[in-house]
Amino acid sequence: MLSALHSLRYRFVFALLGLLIIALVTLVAFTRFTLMPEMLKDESNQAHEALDRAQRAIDNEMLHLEMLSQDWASWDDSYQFMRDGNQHFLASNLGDVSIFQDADLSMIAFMKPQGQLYWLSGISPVDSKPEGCAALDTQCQWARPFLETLKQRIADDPAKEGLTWFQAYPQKALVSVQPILRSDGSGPLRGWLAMIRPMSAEWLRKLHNSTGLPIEVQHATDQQQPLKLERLNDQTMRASRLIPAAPRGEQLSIEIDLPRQRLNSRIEAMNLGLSWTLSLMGLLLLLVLWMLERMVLNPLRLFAIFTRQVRRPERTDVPATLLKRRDEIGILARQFQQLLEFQRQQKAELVELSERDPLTGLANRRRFDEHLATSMKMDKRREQSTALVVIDIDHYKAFNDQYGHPAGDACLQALAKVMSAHFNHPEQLIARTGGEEFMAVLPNTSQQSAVDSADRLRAEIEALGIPHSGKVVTISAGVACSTPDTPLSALQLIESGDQALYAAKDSGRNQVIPFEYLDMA
Ligand SMILES: Nc1nc2c(ncn2[C@@H]2O[C@H](COP(=O)(O)OP(=O)(O)OP(=O)(O)O)[C@@H](O)[C@H]2O)c(=O)[nH]1
Repeated sequence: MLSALHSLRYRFVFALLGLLIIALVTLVAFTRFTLMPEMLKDESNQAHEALDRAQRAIDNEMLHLEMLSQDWASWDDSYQFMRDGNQHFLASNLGDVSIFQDADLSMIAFMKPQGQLYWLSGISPVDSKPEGCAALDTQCQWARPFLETLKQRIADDPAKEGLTWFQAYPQKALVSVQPILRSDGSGPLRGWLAMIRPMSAEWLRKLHNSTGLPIEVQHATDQQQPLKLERLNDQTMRASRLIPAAPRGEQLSIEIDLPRQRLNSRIEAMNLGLSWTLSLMGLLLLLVLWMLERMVLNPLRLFAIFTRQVRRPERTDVPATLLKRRDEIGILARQFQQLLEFQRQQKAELVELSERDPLTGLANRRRFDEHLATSMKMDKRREQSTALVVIDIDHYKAFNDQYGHPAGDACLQALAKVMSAHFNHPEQLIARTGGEEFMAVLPNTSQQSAVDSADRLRAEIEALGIPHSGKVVTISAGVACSTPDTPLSALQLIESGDQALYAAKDSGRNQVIPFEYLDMA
């Protein structure tokens, strides 16, 4: 388990997972601490813009009311009405309910310079019918609170230039009071004209139509902040702004419920982006792991299996799929293959060295023993004879003594060359087994054939004519044979060959004697 965790696959998985987690945390942190505050800020800007638009629409209403009331107050007919109470003025200008409906007014009041009522026309909140009164009798009692407020405001207007304001009590309304003068602005001040435009549902509906905003006007509470944004739920937010109103100290709150659609769609887009990013990163992780598995781990595994199997480098090659690759693994595989080949070559050279006689280039005793054993086994299997020829140079010590050791070496080399050429069948082997002793293994050969062959060799060497003490260098040879009828061990075969050689020496040298003959003798 522990070694599996150390494998490249798991290390890569952990590294990539680590990267994925870091990327995820970074993304979430970026979203949480950078994107989200930006989007909330944008949402609050959106709310402020809506409030500004609503405020501008209400200010326009104020301006319109002020201009309308100024028009009426500077109208000569109004001036005359205040001077002589012309009933015709009332009948033609204030007798119809449409004057109130068209201008969104609930009341038009004419007041004396000190604020006392002169005439009042309006729509009764009790039965929504137009009323007209010169005094606050029972019919126009509903207007009393308004008139008291108006009286107070007139007293508060020292410049006598007219005022327009928001009214919180007794009703939420826009109010404008203007001095009644001649149309050229000349006096004396005849009185005051007041117009009241209630902030009714109908008026708010008109505002909604013109601005596209669902504006509400409420009485403000004592603790309410001048500017407030409440996120009511995921779908709606409420923006509110306070405006000062009469009576003194009162405040009205302009409120707009706005959809949070923009933020929601941004959050949706952001979540979609996040999930896409995560999915892509996950896919990327799988792709990288797949590529790693295919491009690195599988070849490495193949390599590892191969290196475990390299018991006999002379016979095994690096898999061709690895050798063909052009990447680093291919380079490694080719270098490994080169190393194998170098090792094979070195081993071959070592084997050569360990099996060859360095002076003559013939096989040595070790190689001879191996070959003899293999040949005897093979001949036994195919029920054939294995012959052995044991060869020794005659009076070689004397040759050395007379011509010197280097000449002795040269003599050995010359004889070896002849022997090598003589025993040239692929199954035959001639080896230097001692100082000036040689042995030839002749598989699938009868004793007589071996004797004949050895004798031909003897003649070839004699024919070389290497001078030696007035004569030439000669050899003696003993021949032994292991046959299917009289099988011998390798040792017995060699001993038999040796005995035959001694016999050849004893019999005067430069001759070949078979062991069989010795037996018979
Ligand atoms: N030059 C040379 N001489 C060698 C080498 N190996 C063995 N000898 C010599 O071979 C000689 C062998 O002599 P002996 O075993 O006495 O035999 P011989 O003189 O050939 O006498 P016979 O075999 O009875 O004819 C010794 O003098 C060794 O020094 C070699 O590699 N080079």
